[in-house]
Amino acid sequence: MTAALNRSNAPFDALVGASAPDRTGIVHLGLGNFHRAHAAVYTAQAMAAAGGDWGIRGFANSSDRVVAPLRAQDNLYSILQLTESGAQAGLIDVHRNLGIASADPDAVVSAIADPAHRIVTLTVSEAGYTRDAVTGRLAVDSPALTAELKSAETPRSTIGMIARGLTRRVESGEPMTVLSCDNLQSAGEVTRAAVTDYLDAAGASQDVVDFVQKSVSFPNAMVDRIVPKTTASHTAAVAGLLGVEDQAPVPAEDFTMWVLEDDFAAGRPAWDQAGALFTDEVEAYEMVKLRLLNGSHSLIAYLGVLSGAATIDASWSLDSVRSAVLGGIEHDYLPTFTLPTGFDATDYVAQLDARWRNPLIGHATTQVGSDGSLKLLQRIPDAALFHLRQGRMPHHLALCTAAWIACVAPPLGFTPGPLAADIRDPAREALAEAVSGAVTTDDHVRRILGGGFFPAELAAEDSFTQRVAELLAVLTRDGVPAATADAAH
Ligand SMILES: NC(=O)c1ccc[n+]([C@@H]2O[C@H](COP(=O)([O-])OP(=O)(O)OC[C@H]3O[C@@H](n4cnc5c(N)ncnc54)[C@H](O)[C@@H]3O)[C@@H](O)[C@H]2O)c1
Ligand SMILES: O=P(O)(O)OC[C@@H](O)[C@@H](O)[C@H](O)[C@H](O)CO
Repeated sequence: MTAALNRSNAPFDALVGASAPDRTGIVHLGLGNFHRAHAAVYTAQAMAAAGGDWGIRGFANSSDRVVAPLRAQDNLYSILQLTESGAQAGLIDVHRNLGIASADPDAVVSAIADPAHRIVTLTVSEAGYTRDAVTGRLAVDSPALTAELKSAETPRSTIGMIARGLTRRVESGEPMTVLSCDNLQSAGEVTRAAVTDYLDAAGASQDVVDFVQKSVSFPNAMVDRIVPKTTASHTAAVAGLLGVEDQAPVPAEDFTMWVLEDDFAAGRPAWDQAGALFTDEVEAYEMVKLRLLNGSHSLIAYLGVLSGAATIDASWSLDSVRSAVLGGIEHDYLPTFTLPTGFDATDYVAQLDARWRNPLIGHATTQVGSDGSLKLLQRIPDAALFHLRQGRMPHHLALCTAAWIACVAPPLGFTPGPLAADIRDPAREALAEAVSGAVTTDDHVRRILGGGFFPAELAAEDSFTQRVAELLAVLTRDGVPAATADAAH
């Protein structure tokens, strides 16, 4: 039987980068798979290149799914890189003193206040920013926030914990950086606005507001690496490659990219020496990534679910899906923004093709399709409005919206198939309530687009609502190939 991974039997010859010292310099919130395959790897490599006290004090949000095995494994885990030519495994050793935020929120607040920590990184998903879908600002009136804002209790929300941690940090006055590593447009600005809204709603003192404004930086960043959920086959592959049983390995593609603004109030690891790109053109890179990759990913996911394709590579292999996605990239996404200097979009799309084709990744369409009510806000409205305001219809953005509706809020009489039931979406109940009693597809779509699930500016574009309704009717009556053919015209 293979021995359980721990520090005494760990295969340190497979170490990626360097082990962290016990002193931690980074607090990380959201200890899911992505952070462990992305920022953690860059940090290990940066420490190998240039040293530094950049151990990571990590907090999972609410589950012990990652924390329990990592504690048992002396904070070690492996990364399983999946390429078409085979798999390689490496060992990561940068996390220290892990915790679970919901079980001990005060520990998070104290860690952020601790002057030894200079950066807070976040991968808490779009849901973790507790934003209002219509305004994009902090949803201060939402049930998740009202209770904690009214009381002086330790907060439960991510933004609340950051705001309270920074409030306590005023005592030392030490500067800090809050770095969002989530798939959000202008992620740094979004995080700053959410923290500022929270402080405002909590009645923070002017000293605190001034401290956050002057001494805390919120750089924008674009993050990219396809990191699916861990399965038993990943655990078995690691056992075969490293000779130890890792209960929390992270599978990932070999492609990785991180583009950041170099605005770190209290220093940073030498992430540049680990391959991260520091530039003033982050916004353009975010556009490329969030629209061409993530926007297309949503379309591949929903059309895949409706076609019975369980994984991204299976969906991408369908001609109808492929043509819709490539049409969307060419007609609906590429014209909406300026590419970064010297960026070759054709090469990028060819790379996307290879990444989505990779059969070893097994990225579930239901995972990519989850939380669409939050993710689509990053991927559809701005690009759609760009076209609509110039009198053009973004047919593939309408198709993506229709496919999402067909999966998570299907019209009466349509059953989207077994995979759709596994798509998690926090708005499912509210969507069902909104469409209850709708008699026509047009009415159904109108109740969603005009029901506060999308920004008011998009809801005001009647032609878009009509086009979504038409495509939803074709999708539910004639299927995916007919709808993608319709969207192509
Ligand atoms: N997996 C990828 O391929 C990938 C690639 C680029 C960026 N990202 C970004 O990283 C995020 C996390 O991806 P992952 O693969 O680690 O997913 P995951 O499911 O493994 O982890 C999600 C993390 O978000 C936390 N979370 C979810 N809802 C929250 C809430 N309301 N408040 C606070 N925390 C909450 C979870 O507890 C968990 O730690 C994504 O949502 C995305 O923004 C992921
Ligand atoms: O991570 P999400 O949930 O925002 O979106 C799902 C995927 O599109 C996403 O995880 C991509 O795999 C990733 O953004 C690639 O870098």
